Formats: sequence, structure tokens, C-alpha cells
Amino acid sequence: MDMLTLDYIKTLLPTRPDESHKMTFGNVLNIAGSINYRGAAYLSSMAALRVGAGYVSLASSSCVCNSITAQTPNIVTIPLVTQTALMSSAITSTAKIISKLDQYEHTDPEAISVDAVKQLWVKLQQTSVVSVGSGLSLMGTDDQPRSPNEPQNDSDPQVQQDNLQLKGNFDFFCHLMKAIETSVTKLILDADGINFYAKMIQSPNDETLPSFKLPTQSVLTPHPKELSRLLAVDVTDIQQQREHYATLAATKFGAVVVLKGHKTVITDGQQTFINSTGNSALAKAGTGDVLTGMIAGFCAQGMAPLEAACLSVYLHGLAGDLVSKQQSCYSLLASELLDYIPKAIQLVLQKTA
Ligand SMILES: NC(=O)C1=CN([C@@H]2O[C@H](COP(=O)(O)OP(=O)(O)OC[C@H]3O[C@@H](n4cnc5c(N)ncnc54)[C@H](OP(=O)(O)O)[C@@H]3O)[C@@H](O)[C@H]2O)[C@@H](O)CC1
Ligand SMILES: Nc1ncnc2c1ncn2[C@@H]1O[C@H](COP(=O)(O)OP(=O)(O)O)[C@@H](O)[C@H]1O
Repeated sequence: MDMLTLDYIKTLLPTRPDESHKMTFGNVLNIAGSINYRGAAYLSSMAALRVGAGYVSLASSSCVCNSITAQTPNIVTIPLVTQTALMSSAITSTAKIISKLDQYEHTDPEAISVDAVKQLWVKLQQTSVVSVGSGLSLMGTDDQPRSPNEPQNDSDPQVQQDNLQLKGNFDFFCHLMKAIETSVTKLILDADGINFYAKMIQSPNDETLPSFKLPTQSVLTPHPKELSRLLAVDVTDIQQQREHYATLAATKFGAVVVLKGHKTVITDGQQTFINSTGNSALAKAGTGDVLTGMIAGFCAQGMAPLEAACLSVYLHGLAGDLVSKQQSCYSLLASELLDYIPKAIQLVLQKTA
């Protein structure tokens, strides 16, 4: 186990040759965001650009893409066909409307259609790295009231697993992961992408859950609760032995694992690093989406997943430390963290000189 040091981080920053163009610095396809989590799509895409990726495309539903385009001109958007768009084009009579509405009653109106995978097919072949999951809603919690006679212990990881219900973009995600399995080498899997993978791993005999393999160079970015779902281990145990469980997951899933939180653990199962930067300012909704985008952005520049994860986690924490110095650790917004990434990179570069 090694602490991440500035000396080591200095050696990781990718070079920026003068003889270059945007594609020299990689192409990220970010599949992120959903009707309630548009901000996650913005934060992750912008973070990939902020660390130097040459080209970032956001693939999501039209409502997400429209919101992002209204906020920034920097992200190329790929609006994906939604289930409701297909549904309305298929509806021709009132009777059909009623039967279809019944069928889609519990569906997110902006849920992406499985046909969108065909839309993405060529792009998947051309892209150097794909990030999936930030704000892409696949799961909900089963909030059904329970009978008082049937108490359940919610801290039991198995109960947490059972309480996760598939919804929203689930069908699209399953087809997408099958396509990624055969066409993508570098994948960053975040948030509900991890929750789905956990459900798949924990329920190998469930035929309603199509299985997929992670690409050879994958990064999983769980927070402790997500890792607890992946390993079916209580979150308290995870927090007591963070390095142990992160390493176990990396070995089990053949991926780099970034176990987020104070002293983030980064491991490929053989080498393990502990982050030395960051503070409670980062405990704010959306900062994890920024981290996912940073890892994707560095991977796109040709970095190996372990190194890209170490560099991203360190800079993300350093950006949080710079914020804290200027404005305390109370007030950071995840969107402001994006503005501190250049300052963190500059600090590392200055130390290099
Ligand atoms: N602006 C946007 O668009 C934003 C979009 N976002 C997107 O929203 C999606 C869902 O994100 P989310 O925040 O709703 O769910 P999630 O983080 O799984 O928390 C659920 C529960 O897990 C637990 N838990 C969490 N962290 C923990 C920890 N470190 N250690 C231990 N436990 C921890 C905690 O449970 P508790 O401990 O309270 O029982 C918590 O209540 C996701 O796609 C994301 O990308 C967000 O990034 C926000 C900004
Ligand atoms: N107390 C803390 N100290 C250092 N880093 C923290 C702290 N709390 C959260 N972070 C960092 O902030 C990010 C939070 O990510 P995550 O839990 O996925 O939140 P979200 O889903 O809202 O983006 C992670 O990179 C995590 O390491």
C-alpha cells in the first residue's frame, strides 16, 4: 500500500505535444444523466474536458441533452431515442393509446429505448473510452411500506440488494453493456451502473438480469454503500477494512476499483494507493460525477486505468483543498469544483518545474 504523493503524481500528468489536434487527446463518450439527474451529465462531461480530453460527447435523452446545451457550448450531444418517442410514433388510435399508456404507466417518460444502442454503434467503435452511469437512473429503492409483523434489517446487504428495483433506463443499459462488451476497451462504470452490476453478480441465476463482462480495462468508482452491494458485505465492515475490500473487489471483478470517501483507495488488486488530498468540502452532491469525468478524460489521453484513477483522485482532492483554503469547507458546489481542476493541475505543473 502506498500513499499518493505529489512526486509520484508529477510523473503521471500526460504530455501535451505542440504537434497535436483534438483527437490526439482522446475522445470520451459519456452515457449519463436522466430526467432527475441532468446535473450529473453536465458535471461528468465537463470534468473530462477540464482534464484535457480533446472531444467529449454526451449521449442521453433529448431532455438531458437540451439542458446541457443550454448550459454550455462545449459538449457535443447525442440525443438518444426514448421509449415515449417510439411509443407515440406507434400509436394510431385511442384504443392503442389507452393500452400503451397502461403498459408505460410506471415508466420514466424520458427512459431511453433499446433502439438507441443502434444509434451509438458506430460511435462505440470510434471512441477511446466510454463512461457510463453518472445520473443514469436504472434503479429505485422499493419504498413499499412493510408490515410491522415483518421487520427487516436494512443494514443487511442482502436486504439492500433486494430493495433495489430495476426501472427507467434498465433495458437500454442491458443492451448497451452487451455492445460495450464487444467494442470498448476502456470503461468507467459509476453509480447505478455499479448498482446494476452488483445485482447481476449477486443474482447469477436470475434470468431477468442479462449478464455482461466488463471490458479488459475497466474502472469501477463505488462509494462504500455501492461497494457493499457489489460484495454483499455490510457497509460498516467495508469502512473498517477499506483497503482489504477494495482489493478484493478489484481482484474479483478484474477491474481498477476506486473506493471513494476520506482517504480514497485506488487498486487494481495488486498495487494499492491511498489518497492524501481532499476534505469534507467534497462531501457534496455531484462531486463523484466530477471524479468519474476526470478519470474518463485521463484514460482518453492514453493513460492506463490505474494511473488515470490515481491522478484523478489526487487532483480532485487537491481541487477540494484549494477550495477549502479560499472559502472554507462548507460552501463548495460540485460545479465550482470544475473551476478548481485547472488550478490543481497548475499546482502540480509548477512543482514539476
Ligand atoms: N446534480 C445531479 O444531477 C446529481 C446526480 N447524482 C446522481 O444521482 C444518482 C443517485 O445518487 P444519490 O446521491 O441519490 O444516491 P447515492 O449516492 O447512491 O446515495 C444513496 C444512499 O447511499 C448511501 N451512501 C451514499 N454515499 C455513501 C458513503 N460515502 N458511505 C456510506 N453510504 C453512502 C446513503 O445511504 P444512508 O447511509 O443514508 O442509508 C445514501 O442515502 C447517481 O446516478 C448520481 O450520479 C448525484 O451525484 C447527486 C447530484
Ligand atoms: N469527507 C471527505 N473527504 C474527502 N473526500 C470526500 C469526502 N466526502 C466525499 N468525498 C469525495 O467526494 C466524492 C463523492 O462522490 P459520491 O459519493 O459518488 O457523490 P455523488 O454521487 O453525489 O457525486 C468522492 O470522490 C469522495 O471521495
